[in-house]
Order: sequence, then C-alpha cells, then structure tokens
Amino acid sequence: MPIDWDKARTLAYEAGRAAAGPAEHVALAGADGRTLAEPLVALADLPAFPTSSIDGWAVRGEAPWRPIGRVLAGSTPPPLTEDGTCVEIATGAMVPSGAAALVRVEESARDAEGRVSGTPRPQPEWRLAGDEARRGEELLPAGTPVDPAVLGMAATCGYDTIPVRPQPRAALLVFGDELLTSGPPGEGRVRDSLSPLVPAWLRRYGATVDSGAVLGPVRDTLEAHLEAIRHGLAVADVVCTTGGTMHGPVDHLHPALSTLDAEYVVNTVAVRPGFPMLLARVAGPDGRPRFLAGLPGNPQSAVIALVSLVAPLLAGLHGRDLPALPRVELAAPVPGRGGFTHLALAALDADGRRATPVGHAGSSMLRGLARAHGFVVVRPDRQAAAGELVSFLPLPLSPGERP
Ligand SMILES: Nc1nc2c(c(=O)[nH]1)N[C@H]1C(S)=C(S)[C@@H](COP(=O)(O)OP(=O)(O)OC[C@H]3O[C@@H](n4cnc5c(N)ncnc54)[C@H](O)[C@@H]3O)O[C@H]1N2
Ligand code: MOO
Repeated sequence: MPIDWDKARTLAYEAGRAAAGPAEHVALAGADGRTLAEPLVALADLPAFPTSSIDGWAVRGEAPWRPIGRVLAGSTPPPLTEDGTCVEIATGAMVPSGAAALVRVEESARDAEGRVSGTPRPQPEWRLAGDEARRGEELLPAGTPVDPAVLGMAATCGYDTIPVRPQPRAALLVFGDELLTSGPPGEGRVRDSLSPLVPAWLRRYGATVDSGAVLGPVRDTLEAHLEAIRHGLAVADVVCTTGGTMHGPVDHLHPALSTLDAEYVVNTVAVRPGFPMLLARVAGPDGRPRFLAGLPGNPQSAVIALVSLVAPLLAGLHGRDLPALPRVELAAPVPGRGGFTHLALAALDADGRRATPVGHAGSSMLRGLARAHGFVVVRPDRQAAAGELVSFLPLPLSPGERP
C-alpha cells in the first residue's frame, strides 16, 4: 500500500537522522555547507577586551588633556593613571584602564602646547568586554547549517576547527537500455536526462557526488543491477537509482533489493506523479547503514522522489531539521488526485508569496520543471481553489536562478 506523502517524508528524514555520522573536526575554510554537530560556544568574551569604536583620544579627568602616548589595535596599553592626561587611540584598540571617555579626533582640538580638548559624546564610544557574548555562552545550537556567517562567527570567538557532521556521499545509477547518452532522441530511444540533473541537485542538497559514483545506463539485467548497486554501496552513503521501480519485464530493482536483504523504509508513496518511489536501508561494508533511493524512470517523477525522499534523508544524515514547508497563495485552481497527494509544478511571483501552476507538467516532461520554483502540495481528497493557501515544496535552486 502506498503510504501518505507527509509520512513518507518524515520516515525518510528519521531514517537519515538515525544514521547521521559522528562529529568530525573540520578546519573553518572547509566547513561551509556542513552542519554543527555540537553547539557553538563562545571560547572568549566578545569582544575579549574593552575596544575603541573610534579614532581619537582616550581621556582621564577634565579637559584639556596632555597626550602621553598612543594605543594602536593589537596590544595591551598601560593604564591611564593621571587626571588631565590622554592617549591617542585607534579604532579597534584596547581602551586603557583608567580612561573615563573617548573623544573623536574630528571633534577635538589641540592648543599651542599640544593639549587636547573636546566634548565626549553622551553615549560611550567603546564596546565593553562581553557586550556581544560571554565566554561559555551558547551562540548557535547543534544542527545549525554552517554558512559563511557562521564561519565568521566561529573564527571571531576563537575556533580553528568546528565539530560538524560528515558530508553524505551520494551515487547515481541510471537504469534503462533505451537510453541515449548523446545526441537527439528517436527510433524508440530517449536521451538520458537524469545523469546530468540528479547529481547536480544532490550536490545542492549538500551531498558529494564523485565522478566515479555516476554509472549508466546500466544494462537491464538483474546481474548488471546487482553489480552496479554493490559498487554504489561501496562508494556512497546514499545510492540513487532511476527507472525500474515498477514490475515490468525488465524492472529489476525490487528483485535486486531482495537479493541484497534490503529493508524498505518507504515502498511506494500516495503521491502523483511519482508514486513508485522507494527508499531502502542496506547494511554497508563497514556495518553502518547505507540507503538506496529508487527514483521512478519518468523524469519529473524522479525529481519528485528526489525532493520528497532524498532531500529529507540528506537533511537527517546532515543532522539538520526537516525543512518546514512554506505556505503560498495559489493564483489558479489545482485539481486533486483522489486519495493521493498532488504535487503540481508552480512558479512563484517576485516576492515568493503567490504560486502559478506551470504548463507542460506531465511526469515524462521536464519543460515545466525548468520554469518552476517547486511544487504546490494538494492534499489527498482535496482540490485547491485560486486564492487558497497551500504548502510549497521548493526545488533546490541557488540565488539568482529563476529570477
Ligand atoms: N502497469 C503499470 N505500468 C506503469 C504504472 C502503473 O501504475 N502500472 N505506472 C507508471 C508510472 S506512474 C511510472 S512513474 C513508471 C515508473 O516506471 P519505472 O520506474 O519502472 O521506470 P521505467 O519503466 O524504467 O521508465 C519509465 C519511463 O521513463 C523513461 N526514463 C527512464 N529513465 C530515464 C532517464 N534516465 N532519462 C529520461 N527518461 C527516462 C523511460 O524511457 C520510460 O519512458 O511506470 C509507469 N508504468
Ligand atoms: O507516478 Mo508516475 O511517477 O506518475 O509518472
């Protein structure tokens, strides 16, 4: 029995979460795109010392002040001990103890003897130690995706390496004797559109896909399928296959999974298109679980399996949360698909709030997909009217794509 689409997403996510690898310490420069395996904790007060926000004078007592030195960023200055004295100070320098105020250089004047006068601004011109964070304070929880801002913050508070989850490795095996790998389709043969598409989107979900991990077309025999799957399981944590998910004369995926003692996490999903999709767990050579995601052969159905099962699986393997689905307003009605969830390709307007279904959305087509931002979700036994708020499952687009 096909299972509910939401349930399938959750099962895929939980299977990944349970199999997430142990923390590894990675140098900051190589950690973009990973996920924190432990909370990020401030290793020092931030700032670590009272820090001047201006170029000017650190003064003590009443004006005029006699300059007795200069403090640049990068050193610990001696204290200011005498009223009526000051030191020249640079932005970012440590404010000497004993200083009562800072005066901006452009708001100061010097007399013939070189003495400084001026009026400090009412609000302090330096940042106190611990203003931003206290040593030991949790700044970000485990499970936070590491992005450039997180890397910068980790460096600011003293990290050289950070504890992150291993990056899941993915493979793609393309099944189908009818597939051409170059030139236009014809004479009963179609061009393999999934070898270029699937690895690129797997990478956007944070998986690595080595060039040796993309195989195909794999011959339509059980032996060839088994050999390819064993290769995939040896080099990847997540092996995606395309085609052969049904029970046609040359569909060998289910028999291959049975030979490998695979355990289904999900075996068919109540969603259209894409219902024959599956996710199975197989023991890897090292005893840790590996996964096989069976994407249906129809190209749009393969993408739906990718966004429905593989994306949550990878989020779990990364140690991240299952992404919540935003809500959008429908610009036009979308029919239901009986007891199945309907995922309908749609393009978002410029502010991302309204979704318009796109044409050429058949499961064997990619033309609509190439113009869409994702899928609107019409739940089982429902249809969606224009103006209705529905969930939206985004494609893994990068900023600037589909402007
Ligand atoms: N008796 C039934 N037959 C089918 C049903 C059904 O319910 N009963 N469901 C259909 C649906 S829905 C789908 S989806 C497909 C899924 O089939 P498979 O996963 O076994 O895929 P294939 O039969 O190998 O291929 C289906 C279709 O996709 C084309 N294809 C395959 N790989 C690629 C590729 N890499 N690039 C481009 N196109 C590809 C292939 O040529 C076929 O046209 O089953 C239906 N049948
Ligand atoms: O479910 Mo098929 O995947 O509709 O094309």
